[in-house]
Amino acid sequence: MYRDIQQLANAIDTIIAYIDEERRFQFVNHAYEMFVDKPAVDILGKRVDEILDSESAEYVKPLHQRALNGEHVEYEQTITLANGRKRILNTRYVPMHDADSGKVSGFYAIIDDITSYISATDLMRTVHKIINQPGKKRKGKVISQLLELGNSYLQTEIGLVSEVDGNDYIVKYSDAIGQPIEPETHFPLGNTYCSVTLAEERVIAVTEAAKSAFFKGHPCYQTFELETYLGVPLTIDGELWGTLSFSSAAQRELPFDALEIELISLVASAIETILAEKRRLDELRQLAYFDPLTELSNRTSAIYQINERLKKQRQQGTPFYVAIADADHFKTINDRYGHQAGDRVLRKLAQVLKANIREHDLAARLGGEEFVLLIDSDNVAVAHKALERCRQQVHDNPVTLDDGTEIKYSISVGMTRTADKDEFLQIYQRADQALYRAKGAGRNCIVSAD
Ligand SMILES: Nc1nc2c(ncn2[C@@H]2O[C@H](COP(=O)(O)OP(=O)(O)OP(=O)(O)O)[C@@H](O)[C@H]2O)c(=O)[nH]1
Repeated sequence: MYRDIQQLANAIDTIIAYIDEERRFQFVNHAYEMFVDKPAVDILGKRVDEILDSESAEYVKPLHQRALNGEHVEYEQTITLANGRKRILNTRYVPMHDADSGKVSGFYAIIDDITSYISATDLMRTVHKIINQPGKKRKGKVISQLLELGNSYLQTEIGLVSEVDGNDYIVKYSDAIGQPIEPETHFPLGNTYCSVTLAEERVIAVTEAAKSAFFKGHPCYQTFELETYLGVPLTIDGELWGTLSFSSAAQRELPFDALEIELISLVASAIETILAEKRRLDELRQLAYFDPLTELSNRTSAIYQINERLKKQRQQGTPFYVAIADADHFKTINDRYGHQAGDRVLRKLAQVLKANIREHDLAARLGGEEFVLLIDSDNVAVAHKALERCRQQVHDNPVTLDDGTEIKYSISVGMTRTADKDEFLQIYQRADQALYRAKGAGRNCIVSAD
C-alpha cells in the first residue's frame, strides 16, 4: 500500500514531503528530490535546517511551528533559482494527528509551482489594460514586461520583439535570462528562426528543433542551436512588420499547448497595438516639429531650440551665432524650371546646410526659401567659417535634374551674435537686416550684423 502511495506521489509534479514533530523528513517524492537537488537517501531522517539553505530554513521555521500546533498553513512565495529564474510557489502544510493520542505527529508539505498560472494571469491583466486603454501614453517598458511575463509563463529563456527591414532582423525589445541581447542588435534575417515564421505568416511552435522539418537543415539551427521556439508574426497597419518570439537552447519538457499559443497570440496583438500607437505618435511628432519637404526642423521647432539655447546663455553666459540663409533669385528658378525643380533645389540646399555644420548646431527651414542656422560657438571666426563653408558648397554643387539640366544657385547669409537680453524676434530682425544687406551687395555672400 505504502509503495503504491510512493509511486503515485512520484508520478505527479506537486512537490510533497512529510516532516515529523522533530522537523525531520520522513517522506519525500521525486519532485521534492528535484526541488532540493538531492536524492531521497540524503534527505530522509535529516532535519529541515540540514537540507534547506539557512535563509529558507529561517523563513519556514515559524510556519512549520504553526503546522505542528495543528494549523493548516498556506502561503505563496517567490524564490530565485540558481540559474536566475524566478519561480512562484504555493505551499500548504497539512497537519497529521496521531490516531490514539490525537496529538500532531507531523505535517505534509505540499508545494505547487504556480509560476505559469500567475504569469498567465499577469499576462492577461496587462494585455487587458493595453487593449482597453487605447491612446494611453505607453513606453517600451510595457513590451519588455510582456516579454518577461511570457518567458516566465512559457518557461523559455529569450523573448524578443524584432523588426524586419529587407534582409535585416533588428531586435527592438528583449528579455533574456543570462546574456542580455541589446536593442538594435542586427542579424541577417536568413539566419533567424523568425524568417520561417515570416515566410509562413503564422505561428510556428517547436520544442525539438533538431527534429522539425522547418529547422533541422536551416542555417538558423546551425547558428543558434535553439531547440525550443515559438514565433508569431507582427503586423502593423496591414503590413508584416516583424516578429514576437520566445525561445530556449534546451528542449521543453512538453510541447506548447493550444492555450499557450492562444495566449501568446493575444500578447502579439497587444504588442501590435502598442507599436501602431507608437508609429502614429512618431508621425505626429514628425509633422509637428519637422518640415516635410526638407526633413529639417520646422519654424516652431527652430524657435523652440533657439529659445532653449538662449536660456543656457542666460545661465552660463555663453553667446552663440544665428544666421539666416536665403536662396538667391529663387522665384526665377521656379519660373524657369518649374515648382518641382524648385522643391528639389530646396531639398538639396537643406542637405548641404546640414552637412556643413556640426552635430550640436542647427539647420532649420523657417519657410519658403528661408533657412535659419544656429552655430553653437561664441567665436566669430568659427561661425563665419561654418557659414562660408555652406555658402561655398551651395555654390559649387548645382542641382542636376533628371533630364541632365543643371541648376546653379547660391545663398545669401545674414549673421548675428546673440546678446544676453535677446529674444528670438530681436535676433531674427538683426540677422534679417544683415541678409537684406547681403542681397544688396550682390548676393552669394555673408554679411554680419555686428
Ligand atoms: N518650389 C518652391 N518654391 C517655394 C516654396 N516656398 C516658397 N517658394 C517660392 O520662393 C520664391 C521666393 O521668391 P522671392 O521672395 O521673391 O525671392 P527670390 O526670388 O529668392 O529673390 P531674392 O531673395 O531677392 O534673391 C517665391 O516664388 C515662392 O513661391 C517651396 O516650398 N517650394
